[in-house]
Amino acid sequence: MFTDQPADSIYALGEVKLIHAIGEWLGDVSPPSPTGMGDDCALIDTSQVDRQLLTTDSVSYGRHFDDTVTARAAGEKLIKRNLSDIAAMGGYPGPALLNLLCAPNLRVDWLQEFILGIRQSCTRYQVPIVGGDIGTLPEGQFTASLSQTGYMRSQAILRSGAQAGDTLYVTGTLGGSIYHKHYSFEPRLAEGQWLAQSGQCTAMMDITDGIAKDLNALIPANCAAHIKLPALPLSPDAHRRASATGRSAIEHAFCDGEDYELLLCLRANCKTAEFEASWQQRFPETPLTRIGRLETLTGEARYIDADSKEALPWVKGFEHLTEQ
Ligand SMILES: Nc1ncnc2c1ncn2[C@@H]1O[C@H](COP(=O)(O)OP(=O)(O)OP(=O)(O)O)[C@@H](O)[C@H]1O
Ligand SMILES: Cc1ncc(C[n+]2csc(CCOP(=O)(O)O)c2C)c(N)n1
Ligand SMILES: [Mg+2]
Repeated sequence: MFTDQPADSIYALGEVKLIHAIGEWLGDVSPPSPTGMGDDCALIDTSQVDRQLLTTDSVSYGRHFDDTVTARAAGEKLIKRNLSDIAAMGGYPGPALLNLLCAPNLRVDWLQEFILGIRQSCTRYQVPIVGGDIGTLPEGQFTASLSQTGYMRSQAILRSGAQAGDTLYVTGTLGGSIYHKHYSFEPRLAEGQWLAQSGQCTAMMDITDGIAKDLNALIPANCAAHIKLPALPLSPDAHRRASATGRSAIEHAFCDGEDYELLLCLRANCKTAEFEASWQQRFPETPLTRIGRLETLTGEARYIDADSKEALPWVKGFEHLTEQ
């Protein structure tokens, strides 16, 4: 990824040529100026959009990917983790801005592959890259950050809409993302959009830090989440990880993070059997699993084992700026 040979590095290219090369590598996901790269700002026609979504997320070398992940997969991950946030509102993707912070000894061919990964995901999910910025970091470092727009065609689903009695659901399977899902996941865009227009979904978010941490954001102040542990959809990699660490697969499902699945609540009076059947018809490849229910808070614990009624021990997912 980094090189001692100046001729192979982005330093040899210089900023002007590098920006030109990025435009070439992006190909048809880079619209012409002034809608795209080339002017002081990108000029976007928003006349068809009445509720805009804005989000931003980054990938840093050593933090969000390492040498076991290809440059292409790291580029795809940058787009997909932003789209996972768009999905979590029930939205549709719009244009994005790409900020690159690169060490001067970054290899040009590595960066080209990274941008080709971005192009691949942008083509797939219809995201135009309309501009960005390039900055430098000390040798051996790389961070790319995306500012992503989106828009709603229905009411946006917030984190704050849940109430006592709502049922808790999760898409896909959880745990063990470090083996490959942290970059190979698919953002649940179609699923989020479908949930948003269903009229049954009261709150939603995507799982990046693990439900141990993220679920907190969906539980209203007067509620606790009663979780049916045997119902948790554990991924095969959660079991694999458990064999490697000696901890339980359930703990990995709670704490690993980077599942990029949707965590959501359905209103208390939702006919869940019918709802689950229409989900299965629409998304036969994506499991939707009922994992519990929100109940009025009685004690202090906010995460409760629905069978034993004991407080759950796993309350901390992946957190930045703390010791892991
Ligand atoms: N540096 C910051 N400045 C302003 N707002 C921030 C900053 N960092 C986070 N936020 C805001 O705080 C809220 C919660 O952020 P959080 O990072 O938990 O959400 P997320 O983007 O879904 O998670 P993740 O980054 O793990 O994907 C979001 O609304 C986010 O925009
Ligand atoms: C090399 C490497 N080390 C660790 C991890 C795991 N990891 C990194 S960030 C994160 C939480 C979400 O991040 P954010 O809060 O920035 O959205 C997790 C679970 C990884 N994928 N690669
Ligand atoms: Mg999110």
